[in-house]
Amino acid sequence: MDKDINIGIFGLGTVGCGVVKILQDNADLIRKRLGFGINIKKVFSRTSKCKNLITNYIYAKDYKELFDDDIDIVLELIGGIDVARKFVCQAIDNKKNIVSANKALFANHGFEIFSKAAQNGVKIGFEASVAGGVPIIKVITRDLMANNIKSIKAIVNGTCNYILSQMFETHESFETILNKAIKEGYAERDPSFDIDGIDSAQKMAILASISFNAKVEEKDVHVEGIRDIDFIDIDFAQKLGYRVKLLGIANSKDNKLLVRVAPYFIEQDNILAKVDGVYNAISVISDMTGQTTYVGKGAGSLPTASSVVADIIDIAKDIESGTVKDTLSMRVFEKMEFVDIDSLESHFYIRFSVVDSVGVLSRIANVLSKYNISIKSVVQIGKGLDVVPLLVLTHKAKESNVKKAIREIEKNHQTIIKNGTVLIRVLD
Ligand SMILES: NC(=O)C1=CN([C@@H]2O[C@H](COP(=O)(O)OP(=O)(O)OC[C@H]3O[C@@H](n4cnc5c(N)ncnc54)[C@H](OP(=O)(O)O)[C@@H]3O)[C@@H](O)[C@H]2O)C=CC1
Ligand SMILES: N[C@@H](CC=O)C(=O)O
Repeated sequence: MDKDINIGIFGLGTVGCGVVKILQDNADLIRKRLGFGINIKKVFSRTSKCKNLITNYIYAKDYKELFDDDIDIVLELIGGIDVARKFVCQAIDNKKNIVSANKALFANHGFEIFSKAAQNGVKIGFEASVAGGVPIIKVITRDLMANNIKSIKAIVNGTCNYILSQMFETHESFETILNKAIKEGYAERDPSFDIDGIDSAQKMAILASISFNAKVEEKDVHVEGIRDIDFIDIDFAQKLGYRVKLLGIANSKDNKLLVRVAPYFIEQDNILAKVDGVYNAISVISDMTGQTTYVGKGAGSLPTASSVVADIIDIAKDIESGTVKDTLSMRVFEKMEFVDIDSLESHFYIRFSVVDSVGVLSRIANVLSKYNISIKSVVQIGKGLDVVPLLVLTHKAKESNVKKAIREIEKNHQTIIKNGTVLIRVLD
């Protein structure tokens, strides 16, 4: 029988406690399958949601105790960047293998961490950093390795998908549903990371990097969130045969990359439109397989912890076989050019808030037409009120022209336009 593998855990919150539960509830199954066990040796966390769940552990006084000689793998499950980065770098210097669920860390300092890991001969597991319980990192870095990946279209934020699905199904308010997502443990510590698209952008930077062997960081991703989306938009989309989803898009064409996160109208029969609640879905289009789509719970304690434990097991197997080698760290990530998004074309949905008076539509249509934007359909809702939503779906138009037209309408037609204008693209 091989010797057991010892782990140290930094951070016992939603994910950390999920890891403890899996390692304890399924200890026999894991031992049977591996031929050895995974022991939680030490934990360190400011607060804990499960301190009394753990048996036979030592509660450390300082995270540095997790670098003790008898610990083989350390888990960074605190989130955030500064302390997590310091901890991970120190752990690598102490020759510890790392498992982390921290997309903010990898989307901003991943390349530093991978090269440090390569220098020190340790392995980094980060499966849980993208799409919770969906093993998409392994699919891209291992199972699709023989493919040239062309593009990725993905729902990678469970909180936003939960909010948009619930708004569609129950018509409860945005805030009520967000609070439920926080209670379920889906949301980030600062939920604006979810609803403003930042969490999705971090995940898309990671996916784009490993899919295109490219240096993509959070700052390279164009981001729009779902904060301004209203029932009106969701209802209008449904009437036209669409669902509204926060999508991450990454593609590579002529050696240029596009990586963006934004809400999209998606045709109802598209597989991504049918993925609801906390579920995530990642459609990968590659040259040999064509489209493959991976669906599963993208947030929450146990699904996320399942990915963390899978990484622990991968590294444990390497340790037992005496060949720990982080193949990802060995890869060369190239600096690539990014597409100018203003040059892109799509159909657009625009919600103007206008004063309900005669001639409003023709004034808006005139400005749109000046920028070569033609209207495919238009609806004005709530006639008779002071300010009403005017919903416009355009034919294909250039992104830069649509933005210029909206700016001109907002600036020069203040007597008819009120509040902010909402812009959503239609997925091709
Ligand atoms: N929740 C989810 O569904 C998913 C989360 N993730 C990622 O997993 C990571 C952990 O998330 P989650 O478990 O939800 O977060 P939680 O906030 O629930 O847990 C973090 C734990 O770490 C502790 N902690 C944070 N900073 C320190 C510190 N400096 N010193 C000591 N203890 C500290 C916290 O204590 P205190 O409360 O006192 O700050 C808390 O107990 C994040 O990177 C997140 O993005 C990834 C996929 C899904
Ligand atoms: N807040 C994130 C958690 C998982 O990464 C989400 O909602 O997807």
